[in-house]
Amino acid sequence: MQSNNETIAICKFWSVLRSLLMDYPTCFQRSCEFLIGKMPAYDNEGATISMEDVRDAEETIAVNTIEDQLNARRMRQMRSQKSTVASRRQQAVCVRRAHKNYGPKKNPNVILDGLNMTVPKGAIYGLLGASGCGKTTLLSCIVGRRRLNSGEIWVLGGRPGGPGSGVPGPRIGYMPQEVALFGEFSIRETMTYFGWIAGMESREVDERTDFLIGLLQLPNPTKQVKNLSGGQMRRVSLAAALLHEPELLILDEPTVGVDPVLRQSIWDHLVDICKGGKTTVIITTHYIDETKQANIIGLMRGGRFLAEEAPTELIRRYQADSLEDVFLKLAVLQNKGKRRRSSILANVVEKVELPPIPDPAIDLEDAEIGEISGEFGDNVSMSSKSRVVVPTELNAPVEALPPEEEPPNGCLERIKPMKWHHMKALVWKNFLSLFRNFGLIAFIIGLPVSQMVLFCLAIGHKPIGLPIAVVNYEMGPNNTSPICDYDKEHCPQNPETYEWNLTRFSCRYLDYLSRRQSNLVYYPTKEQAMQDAGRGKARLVLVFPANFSECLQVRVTDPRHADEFTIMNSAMEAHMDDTDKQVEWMLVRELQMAFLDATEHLSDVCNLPKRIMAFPVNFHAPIYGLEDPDFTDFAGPGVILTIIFFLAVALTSGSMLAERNEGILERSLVSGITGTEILFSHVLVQMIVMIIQTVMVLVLGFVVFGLTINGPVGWVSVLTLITGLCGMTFGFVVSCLCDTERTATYLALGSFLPMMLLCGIIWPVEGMHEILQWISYVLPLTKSTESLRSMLQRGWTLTVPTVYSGFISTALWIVVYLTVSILLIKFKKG
Ligand SMILES: Nc1ncnc2c1ncn2[C@@H]1O[C@H](COP(=O)(O)OP(=O)(O)OP(=O)(O)O)[C@@H](O)[C@H]1O
Repeated sequence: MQSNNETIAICKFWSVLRSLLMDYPTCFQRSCEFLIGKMPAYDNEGATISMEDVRDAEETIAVNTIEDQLNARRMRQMRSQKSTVASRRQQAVCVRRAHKNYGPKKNPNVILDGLNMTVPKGAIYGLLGASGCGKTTLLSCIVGRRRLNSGEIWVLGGRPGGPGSGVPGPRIGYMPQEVALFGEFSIRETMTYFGWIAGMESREVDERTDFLIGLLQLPNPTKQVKNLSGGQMRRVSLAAALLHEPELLILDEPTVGVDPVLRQSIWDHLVDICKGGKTTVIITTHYIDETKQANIIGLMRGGRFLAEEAPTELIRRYQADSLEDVFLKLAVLQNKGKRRRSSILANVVEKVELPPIPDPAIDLEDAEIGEISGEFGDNVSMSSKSRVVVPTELNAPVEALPPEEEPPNGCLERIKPMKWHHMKALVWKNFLSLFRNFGLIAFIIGLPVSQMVLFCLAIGHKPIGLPIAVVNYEMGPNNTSPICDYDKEHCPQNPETYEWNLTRFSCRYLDYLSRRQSNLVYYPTKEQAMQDAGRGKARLVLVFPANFSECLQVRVTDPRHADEFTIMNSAMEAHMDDTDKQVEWMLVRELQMAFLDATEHLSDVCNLPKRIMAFPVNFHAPIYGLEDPDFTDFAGPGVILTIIFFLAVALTSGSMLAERNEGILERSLVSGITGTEILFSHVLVQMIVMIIQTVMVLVLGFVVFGLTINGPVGWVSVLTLITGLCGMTFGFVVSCLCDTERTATYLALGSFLPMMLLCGIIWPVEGMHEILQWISYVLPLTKSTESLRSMLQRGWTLTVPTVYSGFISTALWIVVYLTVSILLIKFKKG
């Protein structure tokens, strides 16, 4: 180990060198760092004293006598302490060179800037700093919920997330800044949930709950959390962290909204549990004075610690009455001489009396380490050096180190098995939060029912009552009369001469057309009919020429004498409003079918074969489907699957996001629950919900509304269920990808519409653009819709490729979505 004198000598040398290299400060700094790296006697990362301190001390010696004193004082305070990996692992928490940024790389928001922190076992560590200085960020890095950009963290002897640290796990008790509780739960249920996660027996949970209710003056334990006041909720949150008596308690502002008497008793309890040295507490608070009971206080500013000392030492050194006083004085002195200072800060500085310390410059030598500006609204960057004073009064027993971390060898070793007590707590929690929420239940049951009813009543049926404008010049001046008589009984053919005398065939035709479309409106002239159709009053204008029947007869019976005039007048004119393709198709079909009906009747009365005048195509019974298929049967399978799929997406992403945004997910993850366990617990509970939904949708569709079902009911139900499961896993992905309900809604909607359009639900895939057909085939609902349609209408079973490919495609999507969500839960941290 090198002595302090040697250190100074070396630094003097570098000081001279630096004066030569004034223009190359970076080069100098690097050289010094190199030197520091060569000095194993000191913690060059700032745990005990940094070499920068030494360098600065040396420089000040050369400048004036005050600075000589400063250096002397510094040297007195130097205590060499080797900072090795072993010593870091001995601490409850040890942070070294922590860097954490938010925002883009080009313009990062630096939150932790080379921060060092040492929390000895058995200590109460008060983490103080202005709002927004990064306390919560630091804590969430310690509990493993955020990653540092660089630097290292040791917690209970291991790295967060690694073996030996107990983080995440029951060795840690974490109270996040948000309340992070389930509003629907009672206080006792909340405790039961967190107790079970920590592996406690229900009896133990009850005993501890009773104790904590007394300690934290909580109301009746049967009271629901959502009905508590803000302060009461925070105390329940604190109780949940204290419940399982963890080794390391991390409390983010536990005393907010707590009255001074109760605050004192919370602190007394913390002091009490730390006495044996088994428990360590890290606590953040805005009430500076309450941290006087802490063993160490870390004052954070600009991403580093200004001081990391025992509160008594701070008060003594700055000859202050209270810690608040210390920090105010520190703030004032540290801001003196700063180039960038806000006018508000300047005002405050001028009004505050400087402490009556013999030589502020000496006592506040560490004023150079930074500037306190946050209280005054500045956000000035600073460079700081930290000093760690390990309190001597702590009586934590020196424990054997936890085993060295060994990285898992194979992939299988990385997979953590699900724990029974975790699953018990999660499934119970999911059930309770679902069934306690009446609105949610109404939504879960009401929505699929109403969607199915609406679909079956509204979609796919033949439009009836469409207005058809008829102009029948064959009727002469009486053509506006709906009474258009024709001889229904007799054949218009002479039985002896076989000569035809076809009259008023238009009336025969209109009779059969009106049986299909009843809303025939008669007009005297074509112009009037067209005018009304132009105003949207008719979808079709039908005009019969004055000699329609006569010309038709010539055309059919004596085509050799049929001239252009005859041909023209043997056909009715049809003018259609083609804005609606479905309606146009349907009306064309109705016109043709009415003609067939009329000619069949004519054949009938003339004792001719019925189909003598029909199209020369014999339509036999369909191979599959109905003789007169409707769109409901075509769209039904796709609609059923879409309802089940997207309800599952909404339900899952909604509940997961609510859990995450309320901080409950983070808290559960810190207590050791894995992403896989969370996902599977949701799957279990929501499977039950989905079974209910599937049964309701299928019963409504097939039993109540009589949709066609020719296939195996069992496989139909299984496919519907696994499609719901697929939706659920997609919901997991949505909730992992999105930070807010709003973005989740956008993502869900953004995926709903393309799926509806491309999955062959409303239009056959074969009718799409070639590229879209390829896209369509890989979407999760295309193959399953085809499969369900084939089972329902064709009655195919699982042996047919079209059917089983639907099952395979859905299963693959489930695996993809699950994997993506597990990876996102694991790796998507701040
Ligand atoms: N996810 C995030 N993305 C971007 N910036 C963030 C994020 N979380 C925190 N910040 C920013 O980081 C800074 C530190 O936030 P943090 O919550 O750690 O402060 P804090 O010291 O705990 O404040 P308070 O005492 O008010 O709780 C703040 O400026 C905040 O805006």
